[in-house]
Amino acid sequence: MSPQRKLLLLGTFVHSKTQQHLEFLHNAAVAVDEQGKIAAIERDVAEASEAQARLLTQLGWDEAEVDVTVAAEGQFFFPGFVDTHIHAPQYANAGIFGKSSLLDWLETYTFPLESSLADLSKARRVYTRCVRRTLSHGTTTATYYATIDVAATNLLADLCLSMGQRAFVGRACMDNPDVNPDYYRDASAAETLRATQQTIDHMRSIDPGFDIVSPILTPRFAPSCSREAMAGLAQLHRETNLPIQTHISENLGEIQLVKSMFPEADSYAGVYDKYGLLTPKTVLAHAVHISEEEAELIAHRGSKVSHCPCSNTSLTSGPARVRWMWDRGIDVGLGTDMSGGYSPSILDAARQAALVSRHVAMGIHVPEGGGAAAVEQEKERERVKLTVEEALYLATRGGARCVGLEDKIGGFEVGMEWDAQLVSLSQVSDDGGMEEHDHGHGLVDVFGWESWGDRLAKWLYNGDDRNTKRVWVKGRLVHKRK
Ligand SMILES: O=c1[nH]c(=O)c2nc[nH]c2[nH]1
Ligand SMILES: [Zn+2]
Repeated sequence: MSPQRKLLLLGTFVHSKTQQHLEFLHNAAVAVDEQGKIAAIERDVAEASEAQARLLTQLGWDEAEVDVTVAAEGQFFFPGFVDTHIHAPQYANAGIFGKSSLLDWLETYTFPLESSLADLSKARRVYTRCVRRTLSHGTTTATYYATIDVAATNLLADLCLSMGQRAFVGRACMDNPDVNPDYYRDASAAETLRATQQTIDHMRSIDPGFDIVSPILTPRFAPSCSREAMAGLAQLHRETNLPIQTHISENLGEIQLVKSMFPEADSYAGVYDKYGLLTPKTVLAHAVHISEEEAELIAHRGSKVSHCPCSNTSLTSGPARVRWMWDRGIDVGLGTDMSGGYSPSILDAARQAALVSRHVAMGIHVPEGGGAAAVEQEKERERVKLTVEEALYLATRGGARCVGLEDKIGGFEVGMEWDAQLVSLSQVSDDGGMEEHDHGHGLVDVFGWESWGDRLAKWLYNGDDRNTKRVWVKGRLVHKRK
């Protein structure tokens, strides 16, 4: 990789200060060093040129060694998105799910596609487009499931590294002959562990510090794994401290299956806990139907939840309760769960998280006839709805916490890495007319009188990849929209 140049970014910066608050830095400047780290931030200067001069002097940098990017009127820098749960091989099936739900969807659509990606030329096509597409939507970090195939999993890691997307890449582990099809499963628990080790060794060889690409231990979900495989992966976690990802409590049929397969455990979360997989470095996708006791256990173990609203609707799994999980102390991030979810966009996932929270609200019964109980329930309906600020927090800092990168990414602070996107919203002309070039600027029309908070709301609800003009990971420009 060619050595990186220093960067200077000038203009408006927006990021989550807390779960409830976005911070707007106007007339600001951010300096990024050759390692992709934020070296200094200057805010509230009168002019971009003044900010530039001040920062260069402060850091002792020469103008000639710095690339300058200016966010023009109507543009702003925003942290890159974190997708905490996405299946790269399933990209080829995005949108194809018919009326299926989880277990028949796996059998009908998913296992056949995934197994076919043992063909490396096919895997290269699908993975290349998946990484390119998600980068173009501002996803700077993706937590990927690959397939059981070692060579294809390693290829996905190679592609993430070469295209510059920060990624956790997990070889899907599935050795249970009673649940997985004969044509697509590991021969034994020993094979599961051996193949997983091969992918870890490969990723260590291409990125020794796991700076951009890291392995993640990936028992597909409890039904797909033997007890030996789960316990073995947990042992590997204890030896390596590598992160873990799996699915939990997505669908009622799946929960019944887990109950019948693992009578030794009290619950679905209890299965993972029994076999050592509930750790502070575990990301659990879905958690739609978890019980009070399971939530308490997950919070106690410090495991995280990837909320996948698009998938939960598409596969009719159910509405997961983000506020309820937050109330119980569980960290939550967002996952596209493509192709359970049809969209590769985390902005879309954030929007759908906001909408699903309103469905959760509508499911709260308000007794007729008023009274104190009705007032309380009305308040609860309001409270569970996610705000714009909260949805965008989930997409950035929430996701970063979920994958253990909260000190590196998700916001703009000195010492953090420059994983960011330049967002541009369409400025409506004085006569309101729509010219040919306006079509390329997306759906978000800004008239000029909106507050910055309202602009962010417009972006959340109507934005798409046309608004994402540039994307950086660790200071490297990894996507530029023409
Ligand atoms: O949404 C999901 N996608 C999958 O690929 C999968 N495998 C097990 N459980 C799953 N859930
Ligand atoms: Zn999934």
